[in-house]
Amino acid sequence: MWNTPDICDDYPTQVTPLAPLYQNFGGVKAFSGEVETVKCFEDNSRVKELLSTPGHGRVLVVDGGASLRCALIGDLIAASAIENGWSGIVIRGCCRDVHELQTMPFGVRALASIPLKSTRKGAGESGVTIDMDGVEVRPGMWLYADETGMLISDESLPIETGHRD
Ligand SMILES: O=C([O-])CC(=O)C(=O)O
Repeated sequence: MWNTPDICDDYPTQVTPLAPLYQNFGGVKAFSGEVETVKCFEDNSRVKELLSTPGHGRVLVVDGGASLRCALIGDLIAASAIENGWSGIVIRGCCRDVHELQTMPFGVRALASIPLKSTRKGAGESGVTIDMDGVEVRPGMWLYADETGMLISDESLPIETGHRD
């Protein structure tokens, strides 16, 4: 069974850990996939839009500016992401509907949870290079998340992955 410490040991020059600032809110503890990105601030228009298009197993990495004032996803957007085949989401910001997210077959990492939802006025960009707490993340990179932490790699690594309970 794969795990992030073994990946670090086996591919030390290919992976970079994300800062250990994120909590697990989803129903799957380990997930991986090709990265898509969103940069936004207290407006989840791009997040909702992207997660309602085919995910093909990808992970959406969102630089929400570390805002702790509102949530960029809840159970409805997560349900749409699952329906569209996304593997998970990593949010430099907050989520909500934690009770529901915990039961869903979806990877969710966020800084924190908060009951208030964000606005949706069309702000934000997708498919851009983002800075996740000092680590540059670009669309097409690969993300591996498990109980220990998260890794970013330029390319898909030759390991057996997928959701892990
Ligand atoms: O709709 C939103 O902006 C966030 C939310 O609560 C959900 O996804 O269920």
